[in-house]
Amino acid sequence: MSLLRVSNIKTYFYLDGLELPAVDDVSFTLEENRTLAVIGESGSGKSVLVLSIMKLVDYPGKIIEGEAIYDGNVKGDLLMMKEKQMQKIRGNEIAMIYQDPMSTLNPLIPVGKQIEEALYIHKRGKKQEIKVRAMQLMTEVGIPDAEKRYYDLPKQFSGGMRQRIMIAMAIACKPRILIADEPTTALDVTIQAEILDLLKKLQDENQMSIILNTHDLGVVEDMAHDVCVMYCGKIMEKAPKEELFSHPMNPYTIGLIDCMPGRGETKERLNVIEGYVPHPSDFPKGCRFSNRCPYAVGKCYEEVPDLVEITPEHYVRCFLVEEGIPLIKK
Ligand SMILES: Nc1ncnc2c1ncn2[C@@H]1O[C@H](COP(=O)(O)OP(=O)(O)OP(=O)(O)O)[C@@H](O)[C@H]1O
Repeated sequence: MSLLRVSNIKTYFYLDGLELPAVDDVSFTLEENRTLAVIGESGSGKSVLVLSIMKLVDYPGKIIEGEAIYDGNVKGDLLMMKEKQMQKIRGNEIAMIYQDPMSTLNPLIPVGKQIEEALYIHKRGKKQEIKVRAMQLMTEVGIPDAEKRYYDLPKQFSGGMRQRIMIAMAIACKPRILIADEPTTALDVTIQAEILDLLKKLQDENQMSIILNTHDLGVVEDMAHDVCVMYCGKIMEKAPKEELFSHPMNPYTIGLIDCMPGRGETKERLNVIEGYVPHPSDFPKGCRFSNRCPYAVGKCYEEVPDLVEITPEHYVRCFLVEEGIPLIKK
């Protein structure tokens, strides 16, 4: 059953008299105990999308349309909830971890106390019990010597260990959904792998669903069950992971996969997608990828293609794919 069904979310920013569509008509479903990866270059709208689901978009941003139905009709539409209701959901049922643990951890408070705090906010309990649980959580996320390290400050931990502490805080109340926004981007590769393994272990143990934002297809390959490829606020392609990697169809996805080490045509050096993600004030008129797309034809520059189901469960936004026209580089 779908745990979260997001339909047609639009989150726009209003700046200098401009309307900037950071997330533009995004829909997806998150299934129970599965990981949905949202992949795209920096600026494609991944963070604004998950902040929208958590109702944490601040002025000058505004969610102008959409639904995020959590737990079928049991809990209802997150986007319609009052702030008080959302406070009960955040942390308790849907928790979030970020790229930079230091943005969440208080540098002046021992980490054990901060985990206790996460437990106190949502679950009442005896002081000693909460302390024991906080230590258990430290051990669960792989912090050795929890009893001793409990009193250490965040600065006494490495980046990877700080991320483990953040994860301990996030899973403290056994959330049903964990949103991980670029959780390993700031870490070096070996530590990255350890954190991803930890997330997989916790998913198995706690039956969590995960939304994982990343710009790294290697991380997607390792972690995801389902994938949404995002570009300029829109989903360009959506499919189960194996299908996406074996039959990528949208030129943007093909470009991203070509850039992965060990893939693509050029073996001597890594491929790149020419150009950069445009700012929302400067999106091209037709398909948002048209000005970087090596296959674009006339219509691509004029009209925005729809996201169309090409094969079962495999959705693609591209006129050429939709019309069965072979992709031939210009
Ligand atoms: N507070 C804000 N005010 C104005 N524009 C914003 C704000 N936050 C985000 N945006 C814009 O929304 C768009 C999407 O940004 P977002 O941070 O979601 O991208 P992203 O894919 O998560 O990239 P990154 O990984 O770099 O965070 C960008 O064009 C960004 O400039």
